[in-house]
Amino acid sequence: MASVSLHPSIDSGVKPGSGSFTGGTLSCLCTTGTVRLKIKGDVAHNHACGCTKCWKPAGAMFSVVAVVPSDNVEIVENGDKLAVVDSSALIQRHACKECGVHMHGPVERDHAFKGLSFIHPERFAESGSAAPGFAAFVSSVIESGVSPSKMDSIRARFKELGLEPYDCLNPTLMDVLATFAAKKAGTYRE
Ligand SMILES: N[C@@H](CCC(=O)N[C@@H](CS)C(=O)NCC(=O)O)C(=O)O
Ligand SMILES: [Zn+2]
Ligand SMILES: [Zn+2]
Repeated sequence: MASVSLHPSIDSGVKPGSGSFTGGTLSCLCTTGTVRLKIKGDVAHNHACGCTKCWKPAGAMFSVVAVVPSDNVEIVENGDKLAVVDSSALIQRHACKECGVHMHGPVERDHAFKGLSFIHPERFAESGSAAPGFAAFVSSVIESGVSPSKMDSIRARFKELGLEPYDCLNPTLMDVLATFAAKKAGTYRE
């Protein structure tokens, strides 16, 4: 059986990060008036995301998305081409109006992820940023038109690639969210 295609950057195996990535330049797909962002430092929590909101390259079933501190993001070229996709969303995804690539998605609300910005490492000109480590919102691909009958093979392929599939976020991030909620509710204990 031909294996399912998930995302071009992982379909032939997950390439480990160098461990010493110091940052780089993200660019959109436009050949003229390219939007460029400088990112300081490496990415964190890199993962595949199956949700309908994250940007995916043409033909991909999943997005590959990671976070960086919003303070480490600098728009260096053609920032005027960026527009927020959905201003009511937690993640303020700034997309290139021409090619559609989401260039950065800061979280500015009172939330566990406040101060972080979601970016797509595949748009780095440089190699070596931290590799994806899990798959999130896997069941959500059904909302994009993937047949539920394909879910077993999709989850099996992620496992084969060493990326544990989850239908929400991974335990680390779910614990971060629950810790934030517990602190708000006053139920948090060390
Ligand atoms: N099933 C929904 C899930 C959407 C969702 O919750 N996405 C996650 C992962 S990116 C999230 O944190 N979204 C916050 C946001 O979009 O602002 C879909 O596919 O649209
Ligand atoms: Zn563009
Ligand atoms: Zn997503």
